[in-house]
Amino acid sequence: MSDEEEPRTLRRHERFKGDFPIVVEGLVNRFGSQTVHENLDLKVRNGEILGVVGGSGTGKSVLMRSIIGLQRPNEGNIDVFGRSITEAETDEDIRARNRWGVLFQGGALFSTLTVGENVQVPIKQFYPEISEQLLNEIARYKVVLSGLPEDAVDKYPSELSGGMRKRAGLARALAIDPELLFLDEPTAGLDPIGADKFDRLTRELQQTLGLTVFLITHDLDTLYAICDRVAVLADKRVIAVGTIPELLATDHPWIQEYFNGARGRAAQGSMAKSSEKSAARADNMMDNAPSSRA
Ligand SMILES: Nc1ncnc2c1ncn2[C@@H]1O[C@H](COP(=O)(O)OP(=O)(O)OP(=O)(O)O)[C@@H](O)[C@H]1O
Repeated sequence: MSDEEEPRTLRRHERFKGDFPIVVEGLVNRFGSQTVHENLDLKVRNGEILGVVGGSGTGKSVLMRSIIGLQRPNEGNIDVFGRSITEAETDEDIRARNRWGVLFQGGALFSTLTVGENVQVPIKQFYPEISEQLLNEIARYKVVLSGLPEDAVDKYPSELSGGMRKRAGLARALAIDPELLFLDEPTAGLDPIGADKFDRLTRELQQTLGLTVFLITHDLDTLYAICDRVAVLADKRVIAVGTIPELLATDHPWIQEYFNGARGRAAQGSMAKSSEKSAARADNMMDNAPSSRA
């Protein structure tokens, strides 16, 4: 089929050039008598890390599952890379045409496969013709890219720590060079140092690989450290999207409680301290830098 016949279809290796790789409009999700989403709208900007927050059970994971086609909504439309997911034909079609990576809560690795084999699963699905040798090389590269030692390739998930399993899940999410990365509570269960390292890795990968990241989290430090904007889910919809200062300027009680409660203030404080330290380090470097006029 030629491009003229179907202009909105991205070719398999073409990068998305629009402003919003994800557009959700009028989303409704119900389970029996429970309405989780009612007229939910959200636009994710190209190249941003969007933090998604909300109380437990507000439907963050259901929203992510709807965007990646694992949950058929009752109403509304979701465009990914400019094409409707909700009107898509089959799950197979959705998977075949979209380059995204997903890190589910808990990693969701296949326990009977090694880390390398786990990473190979989406590569084989997306590129069925790929040679065994290239498959092994790509898997090894993704494992190292995710900050794991190379020998982790041959280990089983049960042989890894919780933090390493997250990285293995990330390696699998990066397997097919996605443009969109979905992370569902990536730092949950990690110690503060591990969480901090994972945040930095996420930021580094997003910047170097040009990713758009949809990041569900309860971790205030993550929001302050790496998110460009934050979307807040409450009352069955997205009640606000913006930078943290923009959100703080709203008077919604949940937002005020969340960011200005004891934990929110502690996260703000530690962020301010680390910015001061970075500024001091930068000043120091400038003081010690050889003068270009010498
Ligand atoms: N397959 C399903 N069948 C029935 N109810 C479901 C299903 N999936 C989710 N729900 C319900 O939808 C609501 C939203 O769930 P979801 O997992 O999206 O919440 P969440 O915001 O991600 O919560 P948490 O922060 O605790 O992970 C919950 O009440 C949940 O019980």
